[in-house]
Amino acid sequence: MALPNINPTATDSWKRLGEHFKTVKNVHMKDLFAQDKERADKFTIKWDDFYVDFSKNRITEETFNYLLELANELKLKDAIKSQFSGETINQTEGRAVLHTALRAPKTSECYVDGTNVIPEVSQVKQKIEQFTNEVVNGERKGFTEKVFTDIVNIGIGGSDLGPAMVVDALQYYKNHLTTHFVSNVDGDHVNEVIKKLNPETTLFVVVSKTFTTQETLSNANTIKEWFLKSASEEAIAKHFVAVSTNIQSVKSFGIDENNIFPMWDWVGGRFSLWSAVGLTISLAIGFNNFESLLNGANKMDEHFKSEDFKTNIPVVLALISIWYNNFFKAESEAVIAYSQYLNQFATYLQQGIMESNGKSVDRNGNPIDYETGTLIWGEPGTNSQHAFFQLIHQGTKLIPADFIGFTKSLHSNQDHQDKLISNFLAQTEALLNGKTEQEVIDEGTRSDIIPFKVFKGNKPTNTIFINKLTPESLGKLIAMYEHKIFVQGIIWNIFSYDQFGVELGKQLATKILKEFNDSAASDHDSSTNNLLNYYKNLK
Ligand SMILES: O=P(O)(O)OC[C@H]1O[C@](O)(CO)[C@@H](O)[C@@H]1O
Repeated sequence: MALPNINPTATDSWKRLGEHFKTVKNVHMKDLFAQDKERADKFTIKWDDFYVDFSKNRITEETFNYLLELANELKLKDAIKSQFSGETINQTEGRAVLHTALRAPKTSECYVDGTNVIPEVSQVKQKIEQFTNEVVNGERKGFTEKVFTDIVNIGIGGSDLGPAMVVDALQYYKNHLTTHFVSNVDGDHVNEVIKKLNPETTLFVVVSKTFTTQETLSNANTIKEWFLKSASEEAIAKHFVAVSTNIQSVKSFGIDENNIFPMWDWVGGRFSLWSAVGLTISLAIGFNNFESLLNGANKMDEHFKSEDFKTNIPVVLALISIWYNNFFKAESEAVIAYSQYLNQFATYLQQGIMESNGKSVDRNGNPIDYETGTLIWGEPGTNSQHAFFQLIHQGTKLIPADFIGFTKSLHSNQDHQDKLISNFLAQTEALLNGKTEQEVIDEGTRSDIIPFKVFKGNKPTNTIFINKLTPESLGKLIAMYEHKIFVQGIIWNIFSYDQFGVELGKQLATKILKEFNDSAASDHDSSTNNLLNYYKNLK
Protein backbone atom coordinates (compact mmCIF):
# COMPACT_ATOMS: atom_id res chain seq x y z
CA MET A 1 0.00 0.00 0.00
CA ALA A 2 1.45 3.36 -1.00
CA LEU A 3 1.21 6.39 1.24
CA PRO A 4 -2.03 8.34 0.98
CA ASN A 5 -1.76 10.93 -1.75
CA ILE A 6 -4.11 13.78 -0.96
CA ASN A 7 -3.64 17.48 -1.51
CA PRO A 8 -4.14 18.87 2.02
CA THR A 9 -5.49 22.18 0.80
CA ALA A 10 -8.31 20.40 -1.05
CA THR A 11 -9.63 18.74 2.11
CA ASP A 12 -12.72 19.93 3.96
CA SER A 13 -10.82 20.30 7.20
CA TRP A 14 -8.19 22.54 5.58
CA LYS A 15 -10.94 24.76 4.20
CA ARG A 16 -12.63 24.82 7.60
CA LEU A 17 -9.32 25.70 9.23
CA GLY A 18 -8.94 28.52 6.73
CA GLU A 19 -12.35 29.98 7.61
CA HIS A 20 -11.82 29.41 11.30
CA PHE A 21 -8.40 31.11 11.12
CA LYS A 22 -10.09 34.39 10.19
CA THR A 23 -12.05 34.31 13.42
CA VAL A 24 -9.17 33.47 15.75
CA LYS A 25 -6.11 35.09 14.23
CA ASN A 26 -6.46 38.20 16.36
CA VAL A 27 -7.65 36.51 19.53
CA HIS A 28 -5.28 37.00 22.45
CA MET A 29 -4.36 33.85 24.34
CA LYS A 30 -4.66 35.86 27.54
CA ASP A 31 -8.39 36.10 26.90
CA LEU A 32 -8.66 32.39 26.13
CA PHE A 33 -7.09 31.63 29.50
CA ALA A 34 -9.38 34.10 31.24
CA GLN A 35 -12.47 32.54 29.63
CA ASP A 36 -11.62 28.95 30.50
CA LYS A 37 -10.11 28.03 33.83
CA GLU A 38 -9.62 24.46 32.61
CA ARG A 39 -7.64 25.47 29.52
CA ALA A 40 -4.22 24.32 30.75
CA ASP A 41 -5.60 20.94 31.81
CA LYS A 42 -7.46 20.49 28.55
CA PHE A 43 -4.35 21.13 26.52
CA THR A 44 -1.82 19.13 28.51
CA ILE A 45 -0.64 15.59 27.82
CA LYS A 46 0.89 13.61 30.65
CA TRP A 47 2.66 10.52 29.46
CA ASP A 48 5.35 8.55 31.27
CA ASP A 49 7.89 11.09 32.52
CA PHE A 50 6.74 13.70 29.98
CA TYR A 51 4.44 16.62 30.77
CA VAL A 52 3.55 18.43 27.58
CA ASP A 53 1.59 21.64 27.98
CA PHE A 54 0.42 23.04 24.65
CA SER A 55 -2.17 25.40 26.11
CA LYS A 56 -0.05 28.49 25.38
CA ASN A 57 -0.92 28.27 21.70
CA ARG A 58 -3.24 30.36 19.58
CA ILE A 59 -5.80 27.60 19.37
CA THR A 60 -9.28 27.01 20.69
CA GLU A 61 -10.98 23.66 21.16
CA GLU A 62 -12.51 24.19 17.75
CA THR A 63 -9.08 24.72 16.17
CA PHE A 64 -7.81 21.59 17.84
CA ASN A 65 -10.74 19.53 16.56
CA TYR A 66 -10.28 20.78 13.01
CA LEU A 67 -6.58 19.93 13.18
CA LEU A 68 -7.41 16.43 14.38
CA GLU A 69 -9.93 16.10 11.56
CA LEU A 70 -7.21 17.14 9.14
CA ALA A 71 -4.99 14.30 10.37
CA ASN A 72 -7.87 11.87 9.88
CA GLU A 73 -8.82 13.21 6.50
CA LEU A 74 -5.22 12.80 5.36
CA LYS A 75 -5.25 9.19 6.56
CA LEU A 76 -2.46 9.62 9.07
CA LYS A 77 -3.38 6.39 10.86
CA ASP A 78 -2.85 4.37 7.66
CA ALA A 79 0.40 6.16 6.97
CA ILE A 80 1.73 5.31 10.44
CA LYS A 81 0.85 1.67 9.85
CA SER A 82 2.62 1.72 6.49
CA GLN A 83 5.76 3.12 8.04
CA PHE A 84 5.97 0.69 10.95
CA SER A 85 5.16 -2.32 8.81
CA GLY A 86 8.15 -1.77 6.52
CA GLU A 87 6.35 -0.67 3.38
CA THR A 88 8.37 1.21 0.77
CA ILE A 89 7.23 4.65 1.91
CA ASN A 90 10.45 6.29 0.70
CA GLN A 91 9.08 5.84 -2.81
CA THR A 92 11.54 8.09 -4.65
CA GLU A 93 14.45 5.98 -3.41
CA GLY A 94 12.47 2.73 -3.35
CA ARG A 95 13.12 2.05 0.34
CA ALA A 96 11.33 1.28 3.56
CA VAL A 97 11.82 3.70 6.46
CA LEU A 98 12.51 1.64 9.52
CA HIS A 99 14.67 3.40 12.07
CA THR A 100 11.91 2.28 14.45
CA ALA A 101 12.97 -1.37 13.87
CA LEU A 102 16.40 -0.53 15.29
CA ARG A 103 14.88 0.09 18.70
CA ALA A 104 12.13 -2.52 18.60
CA PRO A 105 12.34 -5.42 21.09
CA LYS A 106 14.36 -8.47 20.08
CA THR A 107 11.20 -10.54 20.01
CA SER A 108 9.30 -8.30 17.60
CA GLU A 109 9.00 -8.84 13.87
CA CYS A 110 9.43 -6.36 11.08
CA TYR A 111 9.49 -7.41 7.45
CA VAL A 112 11.27 -5.78 4.54
CA ASP A 113 10.62 -7.55 1.24
CA GLY A 114 9.47 -10.63 3.10
CA THR A 115 12.44 -10.86 5.48
CA ASN A 116 12.20 -10.18 9.18
CA VAL A 117 14.99 -7.64 9.82
CA ILE A 118 14.96 -7.87 13.62
CA PRO A 119 17.40 -10.83 13.87
CA GLU A 120 19.98 -8.94 11.76
CA VAL A 121 19.47 -5.84 13.88
CA SER A 122 20.03 -7.90 17.03
CA GLN A 123 23.21 -9.40 15.63
CA VAL A 124 24.67 -5.98 14.93
CA LYS A 125 23.64 -4.84 18.40
CA GLN A 126 25.50 -7.80 19.88
CA LYS A 127 28.56 -6.84 17.86
CA ILE A 128 28.28 -3.26 19.15
CA GLU A 129 27.94 -4.54 22.71
CA GLN A 130 30.92 -6.84 22.51
CA PHE A 131 33.11 -4.28 20.80
CA THR A 132 32.10 -1.58 23.29
CA ASN A 133 32.85 -3.78 26.27
CA GLU A 134 36.22 -4.80 24.91
CA VAL A 135 37.28 -1.21 24.30
CA VAL A 136 35.86 0.18 27.52
CA ASN A 137 37.33 -2.64 29.64
CA GLY A 138 40.68 -2.31 27.96
CA GLU A 139 40.69 -5.85 26.51
CA ARG A 140 41.01 -4.46 23.00
CA LYS A 141 44.28 -2.62 22.64
CA GLY A 142 46.19 -0.55 20.14
CA PHE A 143 49.25 -1.59 18.11
CA THR A 144 51.66 -1.01 21.01
CA GLU A 145 49.42 -2.96 23.42
CA LYS A 146 48.20 0.19 25.13
CA VAL A 147 44.53 0.59 26.02
CA PHE A 148 42.42 3.07 24.08
CA THR A 149 41.91 6.50 25.60
CA ASP A 150 40.37 8.40 22.67
CA ILE A 151 37.68 7.75 20.08
CA VAL A 152 37.38 9.79 16.89
CA ASN A 153 34.10 9.68 14.99
CA ILE A 154 34.72 10.57 11.35
CA GLY A 155 31.44 11.31 9.53
CA ILE A 156 29.20 14.16 8.43
CA GLY A 157 25.45 14.95 8.42
CA GLY A 158 23.53 12.06 9.91
CA SER A 159 26.78 10.20 10.45
CA ASP A 160 27.98 12.95 12.77
CA LEU A 161 25.20 15.16 14.13
CA GLY A 162 23.23 12.47 16.00
CA PRO A 163 26.21 10.81 17.69
CA ALA A 164 27.81 14.19 18.46
CA MET A 165 24.61 15.60 19.96
CA VAL A 166 23.87 12.50 22.06
CA VAL A 167 27.42 12.12 23.36
CA ASP A 168 27.37 15.77 24.40
CA ALA A 169 23.87 15.54 25.87
CA LEU A 170 24.72 12.41 27.89
CA GLN A 171 28.21 13.45 28.97
CA TYR A 172 27.10 13.03 32.59
CA TYR A 173 26.91 9.28 31.87
CA LYS A 174 30.25 9.11 30.09
CA ASN A 175 33.12 6.76 30.90
CA HIS A 176 36.86 7.49 30.77
CA LEU A 177 37.10 7.55 26.95
CA THR A 178 37.54 10.96 25.35
CA THR A 179 35.49 11.42 22.19
CA HIS A 180 36.18 13.68 19.23
CA PHE A 181 34.16 14.38 16.10
CA VAL A 182 35.64 15.27 12.73
CA SER A 183 33.12 16.25 10.08
CA ASN A 184 34.01 19.32 8.03
CA VAL A 185 36.16 18.96 4.91
CA ASP A 186 37.87 22.10 6.19
CA GLY A 187 41.35 20.72 6.97
CA ASP A 188 41.57 22.93 10.03
CA HIS A 189 38.93 20.75 11.67
CA VAL A 190 40.77 17.46 11.29
CA ASN A 191 44.15 19.03 12.09
CA GLU A 192 42.92 20.59 15.32
CA VAL A 193 41.61 17.18 16.40
CA ILE A 194 44.81 15.36 15.36
CA LYS A 195 46.80 17.74 17.58
CA LYS A 196 45.10 16.21 20.60
CA LEU A 197 45.68 12.56 19.66
CA ASN A 198 48.20 9.86 20.37
CA PRO A 199 48.11 7.29 17.52
CA GLU A 200 48.90 4.47 19.95
CA THR A 201 45.78 5.00 22.02
CA THR A 202 43.21 6.30 19.54
CA LEU A 203 40.42 4.35 17.88
CA PHE A 204 38.90 5.75 14.68
CA VAL A 205 35.28 5.12 13.79
CA VAL A 206 34.64 5.98 10.13
CA VAL A 207 30.91 6.41 9.68
CA SER A 208 29.42 6.74 6.22
CA LYS A 209 26.29 5.02 5.05
CA THR A 210 27.36 5.32 1.42
CA PHE A 211 31.12 5.45 1.97
CA THR A 212 31.29 7.89 -0.94
CA THR A 213 30.99 11.15 0.97
CA GLN A 214 33.81 13.51 0.04
CA GLU A 215 34.22 15.03 3.49
CA THR A 216 34.35 11.74 5.35
CA LEU A 217 36.70 10.00 2.93
CA SER A 218 39.05 13.02 2.85
CA ASN A 219 39.16 13.18 6.64
CA ALA A 220 39.59 9.41 6.98
CA ASN A 221 42.45 9.44 4.46
CA THR A 222 44.18 12.38 6.18
CA ILE A 223 43.91 10.60 9.50
CA LYS A 224 45.15 7.34 8.00
CA GLU A 225 48.20 9.10 6.53
CA TRP A 226 48.94 10.71 9.87
CA PHE A 227 48.46 7.39 11.66
CA LEU A 228 50.79 5.55 9.27
CA LYS A 229 53.61 7.95 10.15
CA SER A 230 53.89 6.11 13.45
CA ALA A 231 52.33 2.74 12.70
CA SER A 232 52.47 -0.01 10.08
CA GLU A 233 49.66 -0.94 7.64
CA GLU A 234 48.79 -3.95 9.83
CA ALA A 235 48.07 -1.62 12.73
CA ILE A 236 45.09 -0.19 10.80
CA ALA A 237 43.09 -3.30 11.66
CA LYS A 238 43.43 -2.49 15.36
CA HIS A 239 42.67 1.21 15.12
CA PHE A 240 40.10 1.72 12.35
CA VAL A 241 36.53 0.49 12.28
CA ALA A 242 33.74 1.51 9.92
CA VAL A 243 29.96 1.76 9.87
CA SER A 244 28.50 1.53 6.37
CA THR A 245 26.22 -0.22 3.93
CA ASN A 246 29.03 -0.17 1.35
CA ILE A 247 31.17 -3.06 2.56
CA GLN A 248 33.26 -3.24 -0.62
CA SER A 249 34.42 0.38 -0.44
CA VAL A 250 35.21 0.07 3.26
CA LYS A 251 37.45 -2.91 2.50
CA SER A 252 39.18 -1.01 -0.31
CA PHE A 253 39.92 1.75 2.18
CA GLY A 254 41.89 -0.87 4.11
CA ILE A 255 39.56 -1.59 7.00
CA ASP A 256 39.46 -5.18 8.23
CA GLU A 257 36.24 -7.02 7.41
CA ASN A 258 35.74 -7.91 11.08
CA ASN A 259 35.81 -4.23 11.91
CA ILE A 260 32.82 -3.34 9.73
CA PHE A 261 29.49 -2.64 11.38
CA PRO A 262 26.79 -2.98 8.75
CA MET A 263 23.68 -0.86 8.38
CA TRP A 264 20.82 -1.01 5.95
CA ASP A 265 19.42 1.21 3.23
CA TRP A 266 16.11 1.36 5.11
CA VAL A 267 17.83 3.54 7.73
CA GLY A 268 17.97 7.17 6.60
CA GLY A 269 21.20 8.97 7.53
CA ARG A 270 19.44 11.58 9.67
CA PHE A 271 17.58 8.85 11.57
CA SER A 272 20.55 6.53 11.97
CA LEU A 273 21.94 7.19 15.43
CA TRP A 274 20.02 4.13 16.65
CA SER A 275 22.02 1.86 14.33
CA ALA A 276 25.75 1.13 14.41
CA VAL A 277 26.11 4.82 13.48
CA GLY A 278 25.66 5.20 17.24
CA LEU A 279 28.80 3.15 17.92
CA THR A 280 30.60 6.21 19.27
CA ILE A 281 27.65 6.81 21.59
CA SER A 282 27.88 3.25 22.87
CA LEU A 283 31.64 3.59 23.34
CA ALA A 284 31.25 6.87 25.20
CA ILE A 285 28.44 5.97 27.58
CA GLY A 286 28.58 2.17 27.58
CA PHE A 287 26.30 -0.28 25.81
CA ASN A 288 23.71 -0.42 28.62
CA ASN A 289 23.13 3.30 28.39
CA PHE A 290 23.00 3.07 24.60
CA GLU A 291 20.34 0.41 24.96
CA SER A 292 18.37 2.63 27.36
CA LEU A 293 18.45 5.37 24.73
CA LEU A 294 16.97 2.90 22.24
CA ASN A 295 14.38 1.69 24.76
CA GLY A 296 13.27 5.26 25.35
CA ALA A 297 12.80 5.78 21.62
CA ASN A 298 10.86 2.53 21.43
CA LYS A 299 8.50 3.73 24.18
CA MET A 300 7.83 6.86 22.16
CA ASP A 301 7.27 4.68 19.06
CA GLU A 302 4.63 2.69 20.92
CA HIS A 303 2.97 5.86 22.16
CA PHE A 304 2.95 7.30 18.64
CA LYS A 305 1.62 4.10 17.11
CA SER A 306 -1.20 3.44 19.53
CA GLU A 307 -2.23 6.65 21.27
CA ASP A 308 -5.37 8.47 20.21
CA PHE A 309 -4.35 11.52 18.15
CA LYS A 310 -5.85 13.85 20.74
CA THR A 311 -3.27 12.79 23.32
CA ASN A 312 -0.54 11.71 20.96
CA ILE A 313 2.44 13.97 21.63
CA PRO A 314 4.17 13.92 18.22
CA VAL A 315 0.84 14.22 16.38
CA VAL A 316 -0.33 17.17 18.47
CA LEU A 317 3.00 19.00 18.14
CA ALA A 318 3.03 18.40 14.39
CA LEU A 319 -0.52 19.71 13.93
CA ILE A 320 0.13 22.83 15.97
CA SER A 321 3.22 23.49 13.90
CA ILE A 322 1.17 23.13 10.69
CA TRP A 323 -1.33 25.61 12.11
CA TYR A 324 1.38 28.27 12.44
CA ASN A 325 3.26 27.37 9.28
CA ASN A 326 0.34 27.19 6.90
CA PHE A 327 -2.23 29.53 8.40
CA PHE A 328 -0.30 32.12 10.41
CA LYS A 329 2.54 31.83 7.83
CA ALA A 330 5.15 31.59 10.56
CA GLU A 331 8.42 30.79 8.85
CA SER A 332 10.50 29.42 11.67
CA GLU A 333 10.31 27.59 14.96
CA ALA A 334 12.67 27.89 17.87
CA VAL A 335 13.69 25.01 20.11
CA ILE A 336 14.90 26.26 23.45
CA ALA A 337 16.17 23.63 25.85
CA TYR A 338 16.73 24.70 29.41
CA SER A 339 19.66 22.36 29.76
CA GLN A 340 23.21 23.11 28.76
CA TYR A 341 23.52 19.40 27.95
CA LEU A 342 21.19 19.98 24.99
CA ASN A 343 23.51 22.57 23.54
CA GLN A 344 23.65 20.77 20.18
CA PHE A 345 20.02 19.71 20.07
CA ALA A 346 18.69 22.40 17.71
CA THR A 347 21.64 21.88 15.35
CA TYR A 348 20.86 18.18 15.31
CA LEU A 349 17.16 18.80 14.64
CA GLN A 350 17.97 21.13 11.76
CA GLN A 351 19.09 18.21 9.60
CA GLY A 352 16.21 15.96 10.61
CA ILE A 353 13.56 18.58 10.02
CA MET A 354 14.91 20.66 7.16
CA GLU A 355 16.48 17.85 5.10
CA SER A 356 13.27 15.85 5.44
CA ASN A 357 10.57 18.40 4.85
CA GLY A 358 12.28 21.09 2.78
CA LYS A 359 10.43 19.99 -0.35
CA SER A 360 8.45 21.85 -3.00
CA VAL A 361 6.81 19.11 -5.06
CA ASP A 362 4.10 16.80 -3.79
CA ARG A 363 3.94 13.01 -3.96
CA ASN A 364 2.80 13.23 -7.58
CA GLY A 365 5.81 15.35 -8.48
CA ASN A 366 3.64 18.45 -8.90
CA PRO A 367 4.73 21.87 -7.59
CA ILE A 368 3.19 22.75 -4.27
CA ASP A 369 1.37 26.03 -3.68
CA TYR A 370 1.40 25.86 0.12
CA GLU A 371 4.21 26.14 2.63
CA THR A 372 6.19 23.07 3.69
CA GLY A 373 9.16 22.71 6.01
CA THR A 374 10.08 24.88 8.93
CA LEU A 375 13.25 26.75 9.68
CA ILE A 376 14.55 25.38 12.95
CA TRP A 377 16.86 27.21 15.22
CA GLY A 378 17.64 27.58 18.88
CA GLU A 379 20.16 27.68 21.68
CA PRO A 380 19.86 26.64 25.29
CA GLY A 381 18.08 28.84 27.78
CA THR A 382 19.13 30.90 29.64
CA ASN A 383 21.93 31.85 27.22
CA SER A 384 19.47 32.47 24.41
CA GLN A 385 17.50 34.88 26.59
CA HIS A 386 20.55 37.14 26.51
CA ALA A 387 20.99 36.70 22.78
CA PHE A 388 17.90 36.55 20.57
CA PHE A 389 14.88 36.64 22.90
CA GLN A 390 14.45 40.36 22.28
CA LEU A 391 13.25 39.53 18.76
CA ILE A 392 10.90 36.79 19.95
CA HIS A 393 9.36 39.09 22.56
CA GLN A 394 9.14 42.39 20.74
CA GLY A 395 10.02 41.74 17.09
CA THR A 396 7.51 41.68 14.25
CA LYS A 397 7.86 37.98 13.48
CA LEU A 398 5.78 35.19 14.92
CA ILE A 399 8.12 32.51 16.22
CA PRO A 400 6.44 29.53 17.87
CA ALA A 401 8.85 27.93 20.30
CA ASP A 402 9.28 24.62 22.07
CA PHE A 403 10.57 25.02 25.60
CA ILE A 404 12.20 21.84 26.88
CA GLY A 405 13.10 21.51 30.55
CA PHE A 406 13.91 18.90 33.18
CA THR A 407 12.37 18.96 36.64
CA LYS A 408 15.52 17.50 38.21
CA SER A 409 19.06 18.52 37.42
CA LEU A 410 21.80 15.93 37.21
CA HIS A 411 24.15 17.70 39.59
CA SER A 412 22.60 18.39 42.94
CA ASN A 413 22.62 22.15 43.04
CA GLN A 414 19.07 23.18 43.81
CA ASP A 415 19.92 26.86 43.82
CA HIS A 416 20.99 26.78 40.15
CA GLN A 417 18.14 24.45 39.21
CA ASP A 418 15.50 26.72 40.79
CA LYS A 419 16.94 29.74 39.01
CA LEU A 420 17.02 27.85 35.71
CA ILE A 421 13.45 26.64 36.02
CA SER A 422 12.17 30.02 37.17
CA ASN A 423 13.47 31.40 33.88
CA PHE A 424 12.01 28.47 31.95
CA LEU A 425 8.56 29.14 33.39
CA ALA A 426 8.80 32.92 33.34
CA GLN A 427 9.65 33.13 29.66
CA THR A 428 6.60 31.25 28.42
CA GLU A 429 4.44 33.27 30.80
CA ALA A 430 5.93 36.51 29.48
CA LEU A 431 5.51 35.40 25.89
CA LEU A 432 1.88 34.57 26.57
CA ASN A 433 0.81 37.62 28.53
CA GLY A 434 3.16 40.34 27.40
CA LYS A 435 2.89 43.68 29.16
CA THR A 436 0.21 46.25 28.39
CA GLU A 437 0.67 49.95 28.06
CA GLN A 438 -1.25 50.43 31.32
CA GLU A 439 1.08 48.06 33.12
CA VAL A 440 4.06 49.99 31.80
CA ILE A 441 2.50 53.27 32.95
CA ASP A 442 1.74 51.81 36.38
CA GLU A 443 5.44 50.99 36.75
CA GLY A 444 6.07 54.75 36.67
CA THR A 445 7.72 54.70 33.25
CA ARG A 446 8.70 58.03 31.66
CA SER A 447 5.96 58.84 29.17
CA ASP A 448 8.17 59.10 26.05
CA ILE A 449 9.53 55.59 26.43
CA ILE A 450 6.25 53.84 27.23
CA PRO A 451 5.76 52.32 23.72
CA PHE A 452 9.20 50.79 23.80
CA LYS A 453 8.41 48.89 26.96
CA VAL A 454 5.13 47.38 25.83
CA PHE A 455 5.09 43.64 25.06
CA LYS A 456 2.18 42.47 22.91
CA GLY A 457 2.43 38.90 24.17
CA ASN A 458 0.33 36.27 22.42
CA LYS A 459 3.53 34.48 21.39
CA PRO A 460 2.96 30.73 21.25
CA THR A 461 5.00 28.13 23.09
CA ASN A 462 4.87 24.43 23.93
CA THR A 463 6.34 23.39 27.25
CA ILE A 464 7.91 19.95 27.28
CA PHE A 465 8.75 19.19 30.89
CA ILE A 466 10.62 15.93 31.47
CA ASN A 467 11.60 14.50 34.84
CA LYS A 468 15.29 14.04 34.25
CA LEU A 469 17.79 13.90 31.41
CA THR A 470 18.62 10.22 31.11
CA PRO A 471 19.53 8.07 28.12
CA GLU A 472 15.94 6.84 28.11
CA SER A 473 14.26 10.23 28.27
CA LEU A 474 16.59 11.59 25.58
CA GLY A 475 15.63 8.62 23.39
CA LYS A 476 11.97 9.54 23.85
CA LEU A 477 12.60 13.19 23.07
CA ILE A 478 14.51 12.51 19.84
CA ALA A 479 11.90 9.98 18.68
CA MET A 480 9.18 12.53 19.46
CA TYR A 481 10.69 14.96 16.94
CA GLU A 482 11.28 12.17 14.40
CA HIS A 483 7.59 11.33 14.46
CA LYS A 484 6.64 15.00 14.29
CA ILE A 485 8.65 15.18 11.04
CA PHE A 486 6.79 12.14 9.70
CA VAL A 487 3.35 13.54 10.52
CA GLN A 488 4.13 16.85 8.86
CA GLY A 489 5.39 15.11 5.73
CA ILE A 490 2.17 13.12 5.54
CA ILE A 491 0.00 16.20 5.95
CA TRP A 492 1.99 18.20 3.40
CA ASN A 493 1.80 15.24 0.96
CA ILE A 494 5.55 15.26 0.38
CA PHE A 495 8.27 12.60 0.53
CA SER A 496 10.21 13.19 3.73
CA TYR A 497 12.89 10.55 3.33
CA ASP A 498 14.89 11.57 0.28
CA GLN A 499 17.29 14.51 0.09
CA PHE A 500 17.97 15.21 -3.57
CA GLY A 501 18.35 18.87 -2.70
CA VAL A 502 21.85 18.30 -1.38
CA GLU A 503 23.13 16.81 -4.64
CA LEU A 504 23.44 19.79 -6.99
CA GLY A 505 25.98 21.63 -4.84
CA LYS A 506 28.02 18.44 -4.48
CA GLN A 507 28.11 17.94 -8.27
CA LEU A 508 29.19 21.50 -8.93
CA ALA A 509 31.86 21.37 -6.23
CA THR A 510 33.35 18.28 -7.90
CA LYS A 511 33.45 20.14 -11.21
CA ILE A 512 34.98 23.27 -9.69
CA LEU A 513 37.61 21.28 -7.80
CA LYS A 514 38.91 19.94 -11.11
CA GLU A 515 39.10 23.45 -12.55
CA PHE A 516 41.55 24.75 -9.96
CA ASN A 517 44.42 23.44 -12.08
CA ASP A 518 43.04 24.66 -15.41
CA SER A 519 43.58 28.04 -17.05
CA ALA A 520 41.24 30.93 -16.18
CA ALA A 521 37.65 29.77 -15.74
CA SER A 522 35.17 31.10 -18.25
CA ASP A 523 32.24 28.68 -18.55
CA HIS A 524 30.34 29.63 -15.39
CA ASP A 525 28.20 32.68 -14.78
CA SER A 526 30.40 35.77 -14.54
CA SER A 527 30.16 35.95 -10.76
CA THR A 528 31.34 32.36 -10.27
CA ASN A 529 34.06 32.78 -12.91
CA ASN A 530 35.41 35.86 -11.11
CA LEU A 531 35.32 34.24 -7.69
CA LEU A 532 36.96 31.08 -8.94
CA ASN A 533 39.73 33.00 -10.68
CA TYR A 534 40.20 35.25 -7.66
CA TYR A 535 40.80 32.16 -5.52
CA LYS A 536 43.11 30.58 -8.07
CA ASN A 537 45.29 33.70 -8.15
CA LEU A 538 45.52 34.04 -4.41
CA LYS A 539 45.70 30.49 -3.08
O1 LIG B 1 26.62 8.71 5.81
P1 LIG B 1 26.97 9.31 4.49
O2 LIG B 1 26.61 8.42 3.36
O3 LIG B 1 28.43 9.68 4.47
O4 LIG B 1 26.13 10.61 4.29
C1 LIG B 1 26.23 11.70 5.13
C2 LIG B 1 25.11 12.67 4.97
O5 LIG B 1 25.04 13.16 3.64
C3 LIG B 1 23.69 13.32 3.24
O6 LIG B 1 23.38 12.32 2.32
C4 LIG B 1 23.39 14.61 2.54
O7 LIG B 1 24.32 15.59 2.69
C5 LIG B 1 22.90 13.15 4.51
O8 LIG B 1 21.59 12.81 4.32
C6 LIG B 1 23.72 12.15 5.23
O9 LIG B 1 23.38 12.08 6.58
